Amino acid sequence: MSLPEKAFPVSWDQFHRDARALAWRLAGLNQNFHAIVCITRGGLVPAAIISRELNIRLIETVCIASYHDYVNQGEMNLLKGITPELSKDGGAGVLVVDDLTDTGKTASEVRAMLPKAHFACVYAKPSGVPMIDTFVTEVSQDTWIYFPWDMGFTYQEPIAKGAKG
Ligand SMILES: O=P(O)(O)OC[C@H]1O[C@H](OP(=O)(O)OP(=O)(O)O)[C@H](O)[C@@H]1O
Ligand code: HPA
Ligand SMILES: [Mg+2]
Repeated sequence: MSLPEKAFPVSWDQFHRDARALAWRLAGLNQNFHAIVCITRGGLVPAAIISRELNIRLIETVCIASYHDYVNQGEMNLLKGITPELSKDGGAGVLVVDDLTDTGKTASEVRAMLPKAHFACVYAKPSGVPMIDTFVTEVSQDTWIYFPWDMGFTYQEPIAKGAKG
C-alpha cells in the first residue's frame, strides 16, 4: 500500500488537548476504572495523560505491533500479553488505551483477551470504529495520521504547488 491520500499532522499540543478531551469523556462515564492496559507503543503517550487525569495508577502494557514498514500492515506480532491479574474477569473495570484505531485489527486482537474491558483511543478511522467504545476525533480511512513522536521539522511545499495538507 502507498501512503494514504490525505495527511492529518498532529502537534504535541494538539495531542495533549485531544488526549485530555478523551479523559473528560471517560470521566463522564463514571465507570471507576481500576487499571489501564495500554497498547504499546502508540498507547503509551495517551495512557500517561489519561492516568494522570483520572488518577489511575495501575498501568499494564500489551505489546503488539503490526505495521512493520510504516504504512503497510503485516501480521500481528504479540510480544507481551496481559497479566492474569487483570484479565481474569475478562477485563471488567479495565480501560484499554491506544493512540488510534485504523483497520480495527489491533483492537480486535486485544478485545479477544479482555472482552469486558472498555476500549478508548484518541483518533479513529471508520473501519476501526466498531471496535472502540470511546474516541475523540474520526478521520477518513484515506487519511494518514502523523504523530508528533514520529516527526521532525521539514520544509513544506506551498498549497499552490501541490502540498497534501
Ligand atoms: O487498527 P489497526 O489497523 O490495527 O492499527 C492501529 C494500530 O497501529 C499502530 O500501532 P503499530 O502496530 O504501528 O505499532 P506501534 O504502536 O508500536 O507504532 C497504532 O498505534 C495502533 O496500535
Ligand atoms: O494513520 C496512522 N498513523 C500512524 N500510525 C498508524 N498505524 C496505523 N494507521 C496509522
Ligand atoms: Mg500501536
